[in-house]
Amino acid sequence: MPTWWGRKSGKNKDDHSKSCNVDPPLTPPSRGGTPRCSREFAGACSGFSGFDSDSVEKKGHPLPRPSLSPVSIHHVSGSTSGSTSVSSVSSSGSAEDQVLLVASRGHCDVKFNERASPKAATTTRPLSPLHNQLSGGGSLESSSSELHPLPLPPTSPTSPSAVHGSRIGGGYETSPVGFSKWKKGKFIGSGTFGQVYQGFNSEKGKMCAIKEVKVISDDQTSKECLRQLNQEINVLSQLCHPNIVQYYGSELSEETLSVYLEYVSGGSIHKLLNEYGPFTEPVIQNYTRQILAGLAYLHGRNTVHRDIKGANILVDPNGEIKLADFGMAKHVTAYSTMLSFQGSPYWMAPEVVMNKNGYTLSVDVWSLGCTILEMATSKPPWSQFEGVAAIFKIGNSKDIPEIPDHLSNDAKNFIRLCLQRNPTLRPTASQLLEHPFVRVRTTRVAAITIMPKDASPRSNDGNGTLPTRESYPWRASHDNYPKQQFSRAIKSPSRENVRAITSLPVSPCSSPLRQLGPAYKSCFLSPPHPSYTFPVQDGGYNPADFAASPFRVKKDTMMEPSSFRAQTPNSPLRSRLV
Ligand SMILES: Nc1ncnc2c1ncn2[C@@H]1O[C@H](COP(=O)(O)OP(=O)(O)OP(=O)(O)O)[C@@H](O)[C@H]1O
Repeated sequence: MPTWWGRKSGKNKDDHSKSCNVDPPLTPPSRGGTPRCSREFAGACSGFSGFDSDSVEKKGHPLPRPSLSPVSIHHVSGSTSGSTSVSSVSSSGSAEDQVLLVASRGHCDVKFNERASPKAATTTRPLSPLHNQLSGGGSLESSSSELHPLPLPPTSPTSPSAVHGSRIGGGYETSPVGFSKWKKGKFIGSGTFGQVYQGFNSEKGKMCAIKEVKVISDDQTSKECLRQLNQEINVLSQLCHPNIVQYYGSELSEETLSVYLEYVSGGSIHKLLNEYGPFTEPVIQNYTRQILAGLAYLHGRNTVHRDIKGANILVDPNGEIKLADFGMAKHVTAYSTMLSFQGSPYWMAPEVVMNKNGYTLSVDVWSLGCTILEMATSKPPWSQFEGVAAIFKIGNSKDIPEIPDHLSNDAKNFIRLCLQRNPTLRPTASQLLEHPFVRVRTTRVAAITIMPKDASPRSNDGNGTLPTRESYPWRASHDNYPKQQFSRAIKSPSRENVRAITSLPVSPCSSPLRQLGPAYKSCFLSPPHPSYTFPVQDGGYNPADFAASPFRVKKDTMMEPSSFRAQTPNSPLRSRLV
């Protein structure tokens, strides 16, 4: 058994530097409780904890409830991200039974029904969607009446967690001091369920991202927009991790529901891929490690993201990854699985597409595999297939997406582990953190960029080619360094490591090179790079060991492919079905 396989990666769970003040992990309801049917699966529920109304935190932030019709709600909308999101839900059985396309994308307008209408609200209220007035009797999500006022901006210039200081019991203090301090700035982009703007606090000089949904229309799309944003609030308000976008608070005004989030200025992985093309393997490793850290934390709280893809993963200027867009996220209990058909098709796990036996946290691991392929190729997996064909391929074939040849064996192995069709065979996020592809051992000095004249670095390019002097153009200037400085390089001489160093955004002054010679001493020291690590791989991973994994004892529970009936809208894949 490979060493990483059975080991629990405690170090990543809750292993984060932010000072977080969030509620304890969510606990599943007691077994004795009546299993609730999802609103969407009222007819097909068995031991299945409902989608939103109860499985997500009870202390949630209910929205004003528009009247709900008992029919299926399917929302189709496009996305600026060039990706597709699909969710289909049904109130009367399998999502395969009904597909009703009722909406168009983007602009989400929701009008309260009579009962919930905030008539008295003539001015913007510093209140959350939890406000009694709006949730009473018509709450979409729960009957909680916890206030959730507009947050104060962070007080520290560097840590959004400072805003937690204003939290009280998982909510926020009701003092109006911080209200309306955030000023809405320029438009950042549109998602399926709302618009995102920059926010600025002129008193503190801090920025945030403001996600907005209009609350003035009365169609199912708008209700779904509100539901998704509320879902995002419910989940995000419970989380605090450096690799998850930080929630600051939310506010309901007469016209809009606004969610205040940590601002991540680099944009999404999807955007970076569009602008700069595919990432090199060291960057993929670095990003994957951070995505895994976020997922391990999330899954440790029994919460599944359900829409992991490049467009939903943000990158800050230092290369730090932030999982975002928790509109589809859901708390899963130990006794339930999900049946709704949600996610973005190309990144969607087969069991989600099949939508029959339910699925759990491992759908995110599949989507991570797809996201790695996306990072390596700039395209989503299965992109050679159009819409329905792609979904059919995911659900009905035995294939996995094509894995590019240029990736290292570790990378290929990692991707194959994620993309196992049988979800029970997929490693967990925590387990994957121990995989050689992403495992990090921080070495002192990590002189891995310096090759001694006579060192013969192992090639990691798959064809045994040894790097030449030309591979390391900077080497000549280091030829005179003392031998002992190079000795460590022999231990970790992979070519990838070299690329890792050279491709990461590290200033010459914070580079390990500066410790090695006077040539670098003329620089002022820059602060250490927050996400700068020195990946050193064992290279000793034996895929054969994996065959002994305890995860293999479980029988594949996937249904016969023939039982799959493709049910997709006549819409391009840049859409989301609800
Ligand atoms: N916290 C944030 N900081 C900076 N930009 C953000 C933040 N959250 C979202 N964005 C950007 O705002 C735009 C809209 O994001 P949103 O999450 O609403 O939709 P999306 O992920 O692009 O699409 P979809 O909702 O279909 O998945 C995207 O360009 C996204 O990168």
